[in-house]
Amino acid sequence: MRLGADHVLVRVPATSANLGPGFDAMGLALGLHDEIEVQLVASDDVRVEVVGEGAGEVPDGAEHLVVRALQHTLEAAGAPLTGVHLRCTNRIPHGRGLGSSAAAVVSGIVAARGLLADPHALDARAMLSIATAFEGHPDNAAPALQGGATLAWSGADGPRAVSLEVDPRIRATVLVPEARLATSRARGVLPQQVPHADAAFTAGRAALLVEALARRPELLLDATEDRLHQDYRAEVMASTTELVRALRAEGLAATVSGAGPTVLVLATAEQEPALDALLGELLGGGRDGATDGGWKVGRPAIDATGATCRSVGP
Ligand SMILES: Nc1ncnc2c1ncn2[C@@H]1O[C@H](COP(=O)(O)OP(=O)(O)O)[C@@H](O)[C@H]1O
Ligand SMILES: N[C@@H](CCOP(=O)(O)O)C(=O)O
Repeated sequence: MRLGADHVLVRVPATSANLGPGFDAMGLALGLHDEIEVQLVASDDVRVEVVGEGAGEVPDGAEHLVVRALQHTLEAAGAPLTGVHLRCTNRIPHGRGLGSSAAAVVSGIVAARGLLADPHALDARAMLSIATAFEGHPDNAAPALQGGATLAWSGADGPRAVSLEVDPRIRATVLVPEARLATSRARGVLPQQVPHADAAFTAGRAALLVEALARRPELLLDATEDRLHQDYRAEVMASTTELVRALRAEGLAATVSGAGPTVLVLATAEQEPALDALLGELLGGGRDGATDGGWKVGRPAIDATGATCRSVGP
């Protein structure tokens, strides 16, 4: 496959995976975005400039996650490999359970697609498949690619995803702590097996969540209950677990966002004054959305679009 462009801009949303019972399956795209600018160069030079989250921490060459995903995708599409100059403007915090690694992988894949002479050669399923191979699970990659709420699974033909309806009354609030937790660590504390009763309980709640998201927000508290991962993870995220339990005890649908330690609350506008008052008590007030315990409270819109790519120049 020939290359058709040499300079693209890509924007990818943060994502909150699991939503309680949808472990490794459900996810929601949020209005907080990373942006990358990719310029192919004639030499084999690979250069990465990072502004914002991860600056000074992530690799600045071929090992950078975006570059790896980009080059892997070009190779998979049979396109020639060249050097690349990458500029990242990162807003998604790393290691907080808001899908930063999935956003990086998806931005590389979407950029590669935008550089191909025929981008349609790489369809949505092919992109999800590559992203899932990098991530190990499709629940962040699906909403990062297509926006909104998604349900993803791996079938005989590879990873697939469908969009879920979200009632416009439902809004997301994220409570982001200062401390990071690698997803690999939070996966490492999960058991190999769970009791059948817990699996049955969680399967029922995940099914209920589809209905609660679509048109019955009053069911969100019950529908976001989970017995597959959150309790097991309490040992590596004590404050998160405490916060989730305190919010749920007051009737608010709080869950661990992804593998944590961010907390996601799904609430209607009517519930927000009570939520905000409770957060004031639980976290203490602070300037610029920061609270006494270092938690930042955000209320991003639900991103309905997913990853976008546009070509720059002639
Ligand atoms: N934009 C990015 N560019 C390069 N690497 C990234 C980027 N975002 C995340 N990563 C890598 O992924 C790690 C975080 O991934 P992970 O532990 O899965 O947490 P998260 O919940 O944020 O996805 C970072 O420490 C970094 O190594
Ligand atoms: N299903 C995964 C989701 C990980 O999401 P992240 O945003 O923390 O990378 C899990 O729970 O491990």
